[in-house]
Amino acid sequence: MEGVFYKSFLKSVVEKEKQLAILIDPDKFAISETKLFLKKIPKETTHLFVGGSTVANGKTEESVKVLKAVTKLPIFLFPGDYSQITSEADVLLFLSLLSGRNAEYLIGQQIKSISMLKDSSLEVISTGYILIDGGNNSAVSKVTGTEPLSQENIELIVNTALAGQYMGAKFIYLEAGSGAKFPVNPEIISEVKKAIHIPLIVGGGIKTDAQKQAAYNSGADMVVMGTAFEN
Ligand SMILES: CC(C)=CCC/C(C)=C/CC/C(C)=C/CC/C(C)=C/COP(=O)(O)OP(=O)(O)O
Ligand SMILES: O=P(O)(O)OC[C@@H](O)CO
Ligand SMILES: [Mg+2]
Repeated sequence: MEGVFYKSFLKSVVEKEKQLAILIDPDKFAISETKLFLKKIPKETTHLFVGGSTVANGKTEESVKVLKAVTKLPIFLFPGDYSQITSEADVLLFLSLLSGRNAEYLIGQQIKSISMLKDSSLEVISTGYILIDGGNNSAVSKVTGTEPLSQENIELIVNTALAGQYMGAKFIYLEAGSGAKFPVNPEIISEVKKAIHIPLIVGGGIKTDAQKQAAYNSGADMVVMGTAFEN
């Protein structure tokens, strides 16, 4: 069963309306400056993502509550672990780290999250999460103890994305890591986009308008920007 947020995303893909998510890391987010922050982000922003590779307990819920009170933008949880789940958000990106071989991030965290999801109205969207080398040691790599896929190995990246799709993922997320030196290469985006039939999210190291446009032009349906809008 597809929920309203996923349906609306699919509609935007059909209508070729590119989506822009701004990532809020609750640990770095100044709650007292929420309104200022929302003024500062691009007016074409379509979604807010909230999450971090590690977040202090309760900070996610606190941030989401404040955001909900002042914006109508849909709020998607993008959690580094199950403790970041809160029913105050709209959607949970149910990530599985397909690039790695750490069972904890393939299925362990997901099982631990179930008790928190039973009574929640969150729309849960299965997301194949693929970490790609962005030129520096990313927080995701450190936290999960996994290596990113090399940007040279396009076939492996495409096959990983397709395996995710066959396993039932509703999104593929190509991630170069927060604060990556270089984002996912346009050629990789375009090869993955050609292979899959589910929406494609791309993030990590995208700081300029040109990089964002390059990602869209090569087939990203959504771009995620975080560091560029952090203080
Ligand atoms: C579905 C559930 C319950 C959990 C998912 C658990 C998985 C598989 C997580 C994937 C691996 C992971 C640690 C993702 C974190 C994604 C994220 C929000 C990255 C942003 O990292 P920052 O914390 O901003 O990094 P910096 O500190 O470098 O800025
Ligand atoms: O912080 P940046 O580099 O924009 O990365 C965003 C996001 O894809 C990280 O998980
Ligand atoms: Mg960050």
